[in-house]
Amino acid sequence: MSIFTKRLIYFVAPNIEQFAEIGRQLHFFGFEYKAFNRNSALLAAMHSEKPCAMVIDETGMSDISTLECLPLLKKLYAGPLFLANFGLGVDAQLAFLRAGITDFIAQPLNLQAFIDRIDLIDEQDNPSPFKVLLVDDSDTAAKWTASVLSGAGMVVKHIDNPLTVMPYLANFKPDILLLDVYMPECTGDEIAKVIRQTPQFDSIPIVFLSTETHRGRQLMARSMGGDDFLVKNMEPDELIAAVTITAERYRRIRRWMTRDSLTGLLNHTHVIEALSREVTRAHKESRPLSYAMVDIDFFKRINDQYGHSVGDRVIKSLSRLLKQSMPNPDAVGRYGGEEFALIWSDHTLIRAAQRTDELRVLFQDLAQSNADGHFNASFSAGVAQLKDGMTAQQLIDAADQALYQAKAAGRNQIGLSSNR
Ligand SMILES: Nc1nc2c(ncn2[C@@H]2O[C@H](COP(=O)(O)OP(=O)(O)OP(=O)(O)O)[C@@H](O)[C@H]2O)c(=O)[nH]1
Repeated sequence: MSIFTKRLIYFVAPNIEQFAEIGRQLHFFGFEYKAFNRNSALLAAMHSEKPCAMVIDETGMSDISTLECLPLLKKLYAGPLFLANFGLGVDAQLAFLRAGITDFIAQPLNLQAFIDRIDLIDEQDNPSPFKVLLVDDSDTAAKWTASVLSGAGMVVKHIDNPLTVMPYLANFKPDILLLDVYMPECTGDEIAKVIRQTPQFDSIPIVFLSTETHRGRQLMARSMGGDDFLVKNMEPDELIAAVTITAERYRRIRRWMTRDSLTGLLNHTHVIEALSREVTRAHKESRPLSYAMVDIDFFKRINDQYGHSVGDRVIKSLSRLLKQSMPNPDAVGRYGGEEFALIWSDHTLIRAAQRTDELRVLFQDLAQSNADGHFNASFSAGVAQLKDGMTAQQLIDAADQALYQAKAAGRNQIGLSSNR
């Protein structure tokens, strides 16, 4: 069974062979591909299975032009519709936009550019709902706040005891924390101060909810680590707007702080943090945990031969492949320049090595494009399994050692840690 989650893309052209290679390549990135050269077949397929994106050649299909087929097609399909073209004037672009084309893409299609566009549309169209952690000892007030925010599509978790907040912050990973100010166990500003002692939670905004309207008291609460102060029983629309604005802003900040800008993967610091959390969990729950260090082979040579921007694209193609394949996107990070970290939770050494090797085979088969055509790249990896008493750093060192052996043994292979 494939390890990828499939997403479907339709290609439409008089000669579907023109998209055969890109379809094959898309498969590596978790996309399923279907091609059509006749309108009837396309419309029939549209009735049974809608794609996440469509690419239509500017000339249409063998039996109909693009402008002729669009009116009916648009009744069946509302997703992104790319027009693959060799260059169009403004008039022609306007005509296609008015007929329902949503995006233009240059022919011949550049795989990386195309996937970047789909990823972007995907992110904009499907932002994950905001997660709100609500701490309030009043059940009635909490129910009202939760129902307003859930009604706006947010995921709300309510706890009534502020002293239990820490594990919820760690496990529920809220986008925003709403804290009541007056609670029997401690006040909201006291617990905010405690939360702000843990750097891991720095990027979670804390908003106080209170009937308190005294300005001095509000400012004091903010000085204790809160980010905003909302008066309880405000209008539902105002509450939704205030929570959305703050959660959105912090989501952007968090992304910037934790993600690598080239690949969107967890950066060095945060992948180590994620591994440390998994190490603690694995020890506590006696579960297996493995870690793989992946390094692109002869990467300096790729840069030297084809240029730095082609090198960057190779890095992006590998990062996307890894992101698609890991059960959890936060289980993969960019450890350094051309080095990646894979956290194989609940995997023994052998299983993690097998799965890393599946990725190695896919990556070596991936056509990397340069100005003159295509070439192939490969990676080596070292895999290690967590042993009793081992720290995250010791696990990283063991994987690094195994990677070194894989490189020394000829590259494009997986090394297993001897630390068994
Ligand atoms: N294009 C590009 N190159 C990078 C980036 N980060 C690091 N590099 C380059 O990656 C290269 C890594 O080279 P080396 O560490 O010598 O290893 P290698 O050539 O991959 O050889 P082996 O690992 O031994 O197979 C260096 O030339 C770095 O300049 C990046 O973000 N983009």
